[in-house]
Amino acid sequence: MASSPPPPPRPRILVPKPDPDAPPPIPLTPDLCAALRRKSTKPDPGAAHQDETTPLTAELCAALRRELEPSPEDHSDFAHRLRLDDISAPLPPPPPASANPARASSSAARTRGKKGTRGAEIVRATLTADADHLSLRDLVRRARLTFEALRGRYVRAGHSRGDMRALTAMLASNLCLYRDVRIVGAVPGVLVGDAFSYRAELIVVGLHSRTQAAIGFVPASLVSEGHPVATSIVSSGEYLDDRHNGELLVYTGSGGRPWSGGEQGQHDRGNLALSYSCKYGVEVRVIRCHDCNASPSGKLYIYDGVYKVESSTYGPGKSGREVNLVRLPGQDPLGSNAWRDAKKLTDALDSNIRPPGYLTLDLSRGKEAVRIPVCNTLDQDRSPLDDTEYLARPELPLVPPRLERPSSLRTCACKKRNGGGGLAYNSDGMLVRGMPVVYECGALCGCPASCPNRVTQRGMTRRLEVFRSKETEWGVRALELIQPGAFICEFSGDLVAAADVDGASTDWNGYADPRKFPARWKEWGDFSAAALPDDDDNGPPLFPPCPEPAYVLDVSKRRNLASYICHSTVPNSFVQLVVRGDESDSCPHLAVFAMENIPPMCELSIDYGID
Ligand SMILES: C[S@@+](CC[C@H](N)C(=O)[O-])C[C@H]1O[C@@H](n2cnc3c(N)ncnc32)[C@H](O)[C@@H]1O
Repeated sequence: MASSPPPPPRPRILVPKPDPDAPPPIPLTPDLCAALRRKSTKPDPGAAHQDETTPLTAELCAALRRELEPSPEDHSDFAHRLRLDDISAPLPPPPPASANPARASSSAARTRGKKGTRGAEIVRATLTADADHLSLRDLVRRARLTFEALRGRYVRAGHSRGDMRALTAMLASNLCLYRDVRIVGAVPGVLVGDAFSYRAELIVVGLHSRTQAAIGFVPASLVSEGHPVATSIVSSGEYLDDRHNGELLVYTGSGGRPWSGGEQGQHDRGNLALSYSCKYGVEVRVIRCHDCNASPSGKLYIYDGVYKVESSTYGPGKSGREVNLVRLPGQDPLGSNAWRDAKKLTDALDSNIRPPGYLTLDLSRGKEAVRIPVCNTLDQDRSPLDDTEYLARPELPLVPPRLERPSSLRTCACKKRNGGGGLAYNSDGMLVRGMPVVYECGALCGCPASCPNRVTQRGMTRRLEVFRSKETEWGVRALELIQPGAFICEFSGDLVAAADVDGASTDWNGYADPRKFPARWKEWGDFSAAALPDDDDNGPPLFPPCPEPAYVLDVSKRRNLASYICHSTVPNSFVQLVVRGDESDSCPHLAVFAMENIPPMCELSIDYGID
């Protein structure tokens, strides 16, 4: 039998250590994060500063290919994807310029590797400018929007694992972020507290690298010392040590495939990598997984920031291993704790207990189906209670009943009016894709009140509160998870003829003006950035023209919750025009929908199109 050739020499790549001469990174303080969610700044494509570069040599490619061998822990779709990739092939020519900004962004191109494979460069990203944070936040946001659009598309086509299909499509289309680098520490554009419904989404944004294994790591072949180092952990809630309020994570190790024989858990590559992260002082991103009925996957993955591996020992326990991780200081408060705090708060509110700082338990005084508490722990201002009257819904004009469409008619034209693409909402009541106008069924359609095409008519169902904010006076935040595509609320106020109000003004001016909201609806449900080989409906959807809105809402005297939502250029919600079956096309409702997972205690934001 021929003897096997000697192994190729191990490539030498250094684990990046902090550079003592580098400018100090801007810590992601609560204030900066709040600003990130709100501020208006032009995106700057020159983004993360990266440390060390290593050429992709033939030896390195061979080593990488060995490392990329699928693990039995990986989902079969993903493993298949990895098998298909040839990392030693020359880089493809840059994609043609596209109308989709997610494709056109040079910053986006720089953060993606070739065909979803992992690159060799190990990077500790240090951002020095707010503009960098904002442009990368927007990049992450767009990647998540594409993922969600693809996932919805595959689920509607009957695939049980739409999330894995979406990931595969994004890897194939080179749309996953940070594939050409191995990021140690915080991932640019991802904020502490960000919540994800699918592990596949963690890979899309570069937080984690494995679909099922709990520990993400840089393989030994890329580390100068010849040892793997862990960079991320997905920890299930049971590992959360309540005594330390989440600042300490006691992790008992992954029970995955043994690396070189031996006891389960002892030599698993991930566990080994954690030991070396401890030895070399490499920080680890922690994502905690919680059970969550409101999430479509039944799980919610919350990014809790970066932790230092304090110790990694064998001892009694499930896998015989105990790893102690301590959260690094100077980060935003733990997202997982906000989740728990919100639960305590809603329990108190449900028991009619008014916690300190709460001005009322219900701003709407029973006019909405859910109560809206108002919280001010900053000063004595009570203006939401004293200055305006709560008007739950706007009084929009109805069209006179038409003889040709009697109310007994069992079919209606609304489905066709929504671009011919079927109902606007899925069976869970989530908006499938944004449109110039969503046509809902109404009183003239003849369908029952339970018709799935009447989502906004049922009013608010999500738990929210109005709160006093340091930067923007009053704002609105979630008290429970709001899923992407969920209807949140609609604007209300007194109708004023649009012709009487200056539509060119870039101020809010106390009007909710349908002419001013930018067409953010275009971003929702749009997966055109991905080139889908199996797609036969990838052309741009055809929507009927919509008439210019004939009114604006004056919210200075009468208003509802929507008027307290603040402005951002990286918003988590958007305004969708909605016309119901018995209403005039020129008087649409201004409905607010979530465009990403909005976790409890997270502020809602809309792009108002204002300065
Ligand atoms: C629709 S209202 C939002 C509710 C308002 N914050 C309040 O206290 O009633 C719009 C006004 O809020 C303030 N605002 C909204 N977003 C803001 C932001 N990102 N930064 C600073 N102020 C903001 C501005 O004064 C703006 O005219």
